[in-house]
Amino acid sequence: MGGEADVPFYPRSGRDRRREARVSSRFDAIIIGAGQAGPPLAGRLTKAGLKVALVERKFFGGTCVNTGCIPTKTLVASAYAAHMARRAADFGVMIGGGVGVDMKAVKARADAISGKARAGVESWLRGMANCVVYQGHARFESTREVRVGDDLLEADRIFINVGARAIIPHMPGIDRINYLTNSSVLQLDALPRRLCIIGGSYIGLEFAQMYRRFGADVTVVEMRPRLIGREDEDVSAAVKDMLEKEGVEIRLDAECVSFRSEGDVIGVGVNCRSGEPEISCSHVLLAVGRRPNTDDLGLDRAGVEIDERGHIVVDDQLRTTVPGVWALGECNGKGAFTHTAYHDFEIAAANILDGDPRRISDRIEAYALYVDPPLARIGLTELAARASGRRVLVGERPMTRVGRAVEKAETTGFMRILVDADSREILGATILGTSGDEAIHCILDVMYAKAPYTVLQRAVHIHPTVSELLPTLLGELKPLV
Ligand SMILES: Cc1cc2nc3c(=O)[nH]c(=O)nc-3n(C[C@H](O)[C@H](O)[C@H](O)COP(=O)(O)OP(=O)(O)OC[C@H]3O[C@@H](n4cnc5c(N)ncnc54)[C@H](O)[C@@H]3O)c2cc1C
Ligand SMILES: NC(=O)c1ccc[n+]([C@@H]2O[C@H](COP(=O)([O-])OP(=O)(O)OC[C@H]3O[C@@H](n4cnc5c(N)ncnc54)[C@H](O)[C@@H]3O)[C@@H](O)[C@H]2O)c1
Repeated sequence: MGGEADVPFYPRSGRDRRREARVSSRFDAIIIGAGQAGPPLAGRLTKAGLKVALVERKFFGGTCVNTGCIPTKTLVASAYAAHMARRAADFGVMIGGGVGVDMKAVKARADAISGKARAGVESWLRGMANCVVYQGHARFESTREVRVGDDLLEADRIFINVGARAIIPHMPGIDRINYLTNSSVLQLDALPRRLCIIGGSYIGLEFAQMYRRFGADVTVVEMRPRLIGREDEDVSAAVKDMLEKEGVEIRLDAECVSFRSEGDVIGVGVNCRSGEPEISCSHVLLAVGRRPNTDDLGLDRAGVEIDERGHIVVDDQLRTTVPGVWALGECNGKGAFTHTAYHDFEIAAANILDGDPRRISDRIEAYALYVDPPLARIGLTELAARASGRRVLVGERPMTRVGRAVEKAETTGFMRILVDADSREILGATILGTSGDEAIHCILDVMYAKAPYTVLQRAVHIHPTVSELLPTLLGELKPLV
């Protein structure tokens, strides 16, 4: 068990190494990392006639494909199926006997979907004309040189897309237990008796609900006074309530977590203000944040500056402090999502190949937390809107008053839209509710268009959808007090 760094690199044969030792190659561009930005950038650069070296040390497709979005959302789908099967009688559907979950089959499904995506990225890159794929760990030797094993690659343009990995915090006793991370938890093919998750944010909450639905006892331990601390307080409270109703135990204010191992039982000391001081569990999942993979890249040899959290310092167009070197995706600290990494690819390609000065600051913050129902968020929170000093209008509606949600018997959550009273532009929105991750894009696109909210208010949406209530919501705006 342990972090992503523990996964072995692909082995290379001795003959490969001897052959590679003789070759030191010059390219037009080097891309380090085959995550969400590197491969499509290789596609654009090679199509433009550039000779590209792409270096990947582990799995093609990076975090999203192998240990992030794709396997987790596949598991979330299995957990949803189990949940709906248990609720079948609510819909008049009778299932004989109890609902069982075959964890081996659940894992096999996630492995197959993730494996297909990984193989797709790898075969695309290997078949790409003008692209040479190197498998191994890349390290800068100078501003223009990157070493991969015995190979020394040179180029005037170097793109860093190395992503991030799970933080393993210094907690008392952590070195004496077998903990899981987002990578190793995916290897489980049996249900943990009791899973204790440290960290109550994206990774922690998705796994918490999923494993609860698979049938495990689950406790989430969060050091802050509330879950998902970046969100508005009522959003945190609604998500907590929804998880607790499904039987997830939540322990907040856990300022000093410690571990103790006794046979196959792990005691997690939680030092919370209320509740038992120790939780006894079979498995511990660490979900306390991610750190960029920049500590073993030789960035000092290239003179590329990093910040205090290890993120590579970039300007609005992804240029690092060294001319000819760019940093894309999670390693630059400007976004920790697949869509932001892909957007970085688009920015780099537009600037370098199209003469189009696209920028990170064009991006509107947008993401979803895949608990069920999902939490979709764009732009400002209510707290941030208040703090902005603008005159703000707000429209809100519980999902109990959304026809589609009622018909589906999925009425948890609410929708909220914030509007600037003077410019009439939409400032932000939250949809915690069924299909919220899709419906929120109506609002996001109006924000990108910089159109007044009345454009959306007057649009005629399809009935019966969650989106059809967005114009209604905008017709009921009130001052934010
Ligand atoms: C459990 C989990 C669930 C997630 N779910 C979502 C979601 O639903 N939606 C969403 O938008 N985001 C989600 N994310 C976040 C998303 O996966 C990442 O933000 C995204 O994959 C980052 O892409 P990237 O291209 O920056 O880096 P990565 O995808 O991490 O790719 C970096 C690549 O670089 C390679 N590499 C690193 N160092 C070197 C080196 N020195 N030499 C050679 N190769 C190197 C790595 O092996 C890796 O393949 C999730 C993350 C996790 C952990
Ligand atoms: N749906 C998605 O888009 C999705 C899903 C999963 C992950 N991700 C990405 O992965 C990143 C990392 O997610 P994450 O949930 O690991 O990190 P996070 O930074 O979002 O949250 C970490 C949580 O752990 C808590 N924590 C930190 N140290 C702790 C300690 N010692 N004891 C108890 N609690 C502690 C923090 O207060 C915080 O709530 C996210 O920023 C996100 O971008 C995205």
